[in-house]
Amino acid sequence: MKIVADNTVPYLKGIAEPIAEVNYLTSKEFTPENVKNADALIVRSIDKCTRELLEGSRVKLITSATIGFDHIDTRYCDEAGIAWKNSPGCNAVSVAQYVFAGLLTIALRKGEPLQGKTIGIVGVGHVGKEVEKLCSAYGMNVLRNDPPRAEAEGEDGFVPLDTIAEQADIVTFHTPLTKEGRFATRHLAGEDFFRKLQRKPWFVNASRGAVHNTDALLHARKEGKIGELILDCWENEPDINRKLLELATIATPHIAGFSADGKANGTRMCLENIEKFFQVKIEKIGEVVPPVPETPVIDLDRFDGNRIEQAILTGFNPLTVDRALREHPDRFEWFRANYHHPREYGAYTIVHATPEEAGLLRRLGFGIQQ
Ligand SMILES: NC(=O)c1ccc[n+]([C@@H]2O[C@H](COP(=O)([O-])OP(=O)(O)OC[C@H]3O[C@@H](n4cnc5c(N)ncnc54)[C@H](O)[C@@H]3O)[C@@H](O)[C@H]2O)c1
Ligand SMILES: O=C(O)[C@H](O)[C@H](O)COP(=O)(O)O
Repeated sequence: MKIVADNTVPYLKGIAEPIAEVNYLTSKEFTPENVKNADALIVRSIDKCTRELLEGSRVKLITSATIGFDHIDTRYCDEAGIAWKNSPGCNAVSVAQYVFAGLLTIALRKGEPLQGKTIGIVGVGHVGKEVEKLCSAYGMNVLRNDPPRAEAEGEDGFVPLDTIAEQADIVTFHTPLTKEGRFATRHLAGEDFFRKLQRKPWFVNASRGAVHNTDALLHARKEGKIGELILDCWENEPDINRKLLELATIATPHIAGFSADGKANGTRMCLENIEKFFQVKIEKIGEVVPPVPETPVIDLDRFDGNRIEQAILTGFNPLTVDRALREHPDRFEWFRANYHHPREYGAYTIVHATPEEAGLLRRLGFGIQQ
């Protein structure tokens, strides 16, 4: 079997080699010539799987180490009989921890506790549910908007987007990017949405850039319709809007899902898809694990104040990435390819926590030493 894999998919090299010839390519090297003899492709969101790339090839399976699959022309693949798979939920916890870290960073800077604030979550799937878990555990109120789910499961527990626009102190988007259909999300955060905002909410987009309309977002920010702005996803990546970068409170180069745990999950899911599709056994899958953190123990006694928040920001602090992107916005993709993947909360053990601190940190996902 021949596999063509993006050479920046972590923890992959050497794992599938016992059962396949694996050719590792940069995103630019994903050309019709280079993929035509492959049975399977292992891709990331930057590898556009279009008709132009695939037509005339013998590719039978495309498996993406990502949650999103808007980089795959699924309609063409379905027509051409090419199976395609994404990696549902692989980095959902990572994105939720990114959002939470961003909110905490701003809250600490402003001296405005998050407890008691209302967050509106637009899109309550794998990621949105994890955001809800963290925010509820921390004492925030949650409003959930998800019309496709509301239609399938009943309205209970869901609110219209207008209610979020009116009542939320923070709005965070976690929908897929869809351009067609009744629930299309392209430019969902557009002029109409921003006009309806009542409480100067903080605005977060860590879903896909085109879920917001850049001009409308710029306008809303300049007009003071939104209080703070956290952006991980941008229209037209990697060539991002420099004015928006300037106006963002926290700006990162699409790395919300880049925990080591999320990356390992994505790689493992791709290999499992290959096993299932081609009916083969990849013995080394168990070796796809994230590395142990450099300092897996977090001692709360080393912090002077805000002990819980400092513990949370130990593994990942968005300001480091934010600073780097502002200095070199032209290196958006370079930062992504050379990123130091942080571990998620579950990889850390907290020591010297009071019973109350231990309870909260455990609910957020940390290990606790009694
Ligand atoms: N920034 C990152 O690094 C990163 C990482 C992972 C995922 N993502 C993106 O985050 C998004 C969410 O991922 P997920 O795993 O939660 O997806 P998911 O499919 O599990 O959930 C998406 C939810 O959005 C809902 N939805 C669809 N259309 C909607 C609409 N018009 N209004 C409100 N809700 C709507 C769906 O019903 C679903 O429940 C995707 O766009 C994904 O590509 C980004
Ligand atoms: O959809 C996803 O899973 C995320 O957006 C993911 O983090 C994209 O990462 P990439 O494919 O660029 O590695």
